Amino acid sequence: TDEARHLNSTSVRELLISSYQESYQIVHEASLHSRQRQSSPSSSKHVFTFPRQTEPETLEISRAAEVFQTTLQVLKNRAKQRYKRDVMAPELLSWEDVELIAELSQCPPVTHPTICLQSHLNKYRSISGLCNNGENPLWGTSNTPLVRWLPAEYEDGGREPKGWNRGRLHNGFQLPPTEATTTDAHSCMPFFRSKAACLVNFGSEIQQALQRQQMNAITSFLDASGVYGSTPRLESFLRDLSGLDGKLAVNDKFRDPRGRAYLPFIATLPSACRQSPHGERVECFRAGDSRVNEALPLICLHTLWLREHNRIAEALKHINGHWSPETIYQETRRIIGALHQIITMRDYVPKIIGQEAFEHHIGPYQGYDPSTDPSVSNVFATAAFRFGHATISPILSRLNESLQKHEHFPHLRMDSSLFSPWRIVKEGGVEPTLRGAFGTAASAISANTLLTEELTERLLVFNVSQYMDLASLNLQRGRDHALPGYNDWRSFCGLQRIKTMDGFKKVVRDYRVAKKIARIYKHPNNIDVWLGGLVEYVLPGSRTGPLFACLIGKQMKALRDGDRFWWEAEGIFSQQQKAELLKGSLSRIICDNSDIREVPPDSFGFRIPLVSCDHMPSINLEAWRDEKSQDLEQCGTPRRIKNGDFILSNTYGKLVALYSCYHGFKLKGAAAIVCEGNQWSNQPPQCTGTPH
Ligand code: HEM
Ligand SMILES: [Ca+2]
Repeated sequence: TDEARHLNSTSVRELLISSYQESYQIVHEASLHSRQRQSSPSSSKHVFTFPRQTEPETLEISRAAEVFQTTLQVLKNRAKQRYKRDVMAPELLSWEDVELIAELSQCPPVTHPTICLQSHLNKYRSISGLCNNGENPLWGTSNTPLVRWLPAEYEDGGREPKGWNRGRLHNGFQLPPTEATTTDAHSCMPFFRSKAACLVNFGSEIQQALQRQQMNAITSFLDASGVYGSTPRLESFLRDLSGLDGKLAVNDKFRDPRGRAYLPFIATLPSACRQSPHGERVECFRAGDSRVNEALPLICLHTLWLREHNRIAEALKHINGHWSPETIYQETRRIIGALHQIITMRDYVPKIIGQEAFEHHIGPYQGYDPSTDPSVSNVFATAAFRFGHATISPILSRLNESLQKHEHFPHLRMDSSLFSPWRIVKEGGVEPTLRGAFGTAASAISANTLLTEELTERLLVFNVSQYMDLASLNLQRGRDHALPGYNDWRSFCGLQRIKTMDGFKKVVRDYRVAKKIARIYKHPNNIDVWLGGLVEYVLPGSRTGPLFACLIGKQMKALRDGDRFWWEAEGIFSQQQKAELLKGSLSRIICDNSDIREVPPDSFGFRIPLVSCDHMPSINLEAWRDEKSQDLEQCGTPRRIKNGDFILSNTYGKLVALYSCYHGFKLKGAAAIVCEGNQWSNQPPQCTGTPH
């Protein structure tokens, strides 16, 4: 260690810069290769790419992070050559060096809290989540790392997945392979590592700051980012900026038989989605979340939310004729966000983790807590919330108005329903699938077959032209992300560690499963956390065992308490508006935006008699009638501007119009004008430039 410490700083800098140059070259070539691979046609018969479109922001940051990580690796290799022994990066580098590598790699600079003083970030949520927390502007924002609740356990301390070195023993045993061994050695499954994230936390230990982290491309908050997107760029694609009514853009080629809207298409060549065997082309749908086309029920939900936004926007425009399109859009977005939160927290989460665990881990709301980091944790995304994969039924049922098998559109094997937006457009709209979803139970997690074979034998993902196994992907993903083992997470949750494999049998639903796992893993500490959590006894009235209930509960509490714009937080809605919002439900949204006239009173309950939509409570938007109209009578509606818009806000008792430009345009002039003495203080600003 001494030579390394005594290295004078200039030679470290030289080493560092030349390592950076080499790593830049490596990453550049690797990305060229992967682009070539993606554009060359595959010979297989299942040729369609997984339409998880990655946003340019995400790509830029992950590329920077890749250069950062590779620089550390090159540096380590060179130091090893020089000193003839393993030198760990933290031994060589100071914080200044780390900052220099981050800067050279083009990781985004540190975000300073002063940017949050801009007032337009305070009336409504920003689209990326930026400045939700004024002290920690990046908490919960898109394109930042999944946070760690326990430190990562990479095989080399920094980047190698667990199990990477076959000879390496963990608690005395090799980790078992994540893929079922087959006799056919070519048939091994391809696996792509998750995109890396740039470090943001200069407050942590240097060792931790240098570790590979994984990126969350979407906002952590329950903010309806699935409807509006998580970046300004995507948001501007999704909005209908040509209309003057604050709506979202809809499909301009197809509508359902009653004239209801579909999501807009996203045209990619070759099409990333399946095509109907006959008839016109149907492209993939575009929504705020790139996974929209994956399964038919998911497309239906996205479609319902699109229609609900436009329905509410229309009603608000009617009630507040003086509102600008921007105000209509933002107020509607706020209502849709609140409905997401209510439906998730009131109707869904208690059924997933059980009422008791809900009270224990989440409890009643006690106001916004700025010290809570709302970011999604790595273990939540990579293990706990993937419990859902065990609730997927192999058959997608489609039902008619009497909730019987549909005459024209039969049930589908899951395999033939993935990435098939044409089945919505050409096969009866959203109704048959929605009825199938609430008229059929989610698969019970069965002890011996955790996941349906449709997911383990016939899954199509990314642009891989062979069937994949979702269970293997989940296990390998956990190792890719270096999640600690099952026992460490049990300790984290205050549950007893499993000492013996006999002890394991006590927490597992089925002793045969416990025996199998024991045989394969040989040591309880080694059990991958997704698997361990999935096989635990399910708590009464829930769909998860104690470990996942804890991890999901903690995450949900953080998402609620750490969200400045949480619907119940002070100053977000009036008492009257809150009372109205509580009348909202997924069933009501189905009533208002589809042909379905009978719904379960609770969409997440099963085997309950349906009720007529006439009996489902609905939100009265009169509670949003705006008193500011009086002020407006004095000054008149502020002037609209080209390529931008304004929102009205009441600041210190004055009516203010806050202008902003659409993505890609620059604001020229004062962003805010104030209504004073019967007139507006200034001329509105202009939006200049041309967007790329
Ligand atoms: C037809 C149904 C579904 C299919 C085909 C599916 C498929 C997938 C695939 C291919 C991945 C990426 C796996 C990887 O490479 O790591 C994934 C990730 C994930 N899935 Fe599913 N899934 C389905 C339903 C669900 C449900 C119902 C839930 C939860 C209730 C869920 C939760 C998750 C989560 C949390 C992730 C990780 C997301 C991330 O961090 O990027 N999935 N799923
Ligand atoms: Ca979100």
